[in-house]
Amino acid sequence: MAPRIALIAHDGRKQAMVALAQEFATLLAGCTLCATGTTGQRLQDEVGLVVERLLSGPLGGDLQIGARLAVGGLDAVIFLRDPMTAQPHEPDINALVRACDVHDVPCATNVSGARLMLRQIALQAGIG
Ligand SMILES: O=C(CO)COP(=O)(O)O
Repeated sequence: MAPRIALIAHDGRKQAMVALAQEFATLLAGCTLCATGTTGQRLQDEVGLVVERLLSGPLGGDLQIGARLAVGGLDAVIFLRDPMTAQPHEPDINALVRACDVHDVPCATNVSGARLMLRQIALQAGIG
């Protein structure tokens, strides 16, 4: 089965997410991807990836991803949070990160961690 990865970025980190996805485009094209709404739109438009777009984060997208991983539907989460900006849906963000910890799903919250995770996924999956 292709690795199932969720991609999420706050507005201040979306450019970094696009750059990361471009760097790992070959690997990501071989994965099953989902994303919060606006992040997914940018990944489709600017990187050309096929992404299942869920709701935007403030409208419940983080909770959808948390629910999915809680039932074993995801192998990894990349969540580029903006540490400098308060978010209206902070409880949802905390719930998603907590769900990753509860279910022991790897979650990278910055670019360096995401690179390490994606390199390992590429090795294990033999792609990228
Ligand atoms: O707010 C987000 C994550 O908490 C991201 O949502 P969008 O990708 O829709 O901007």
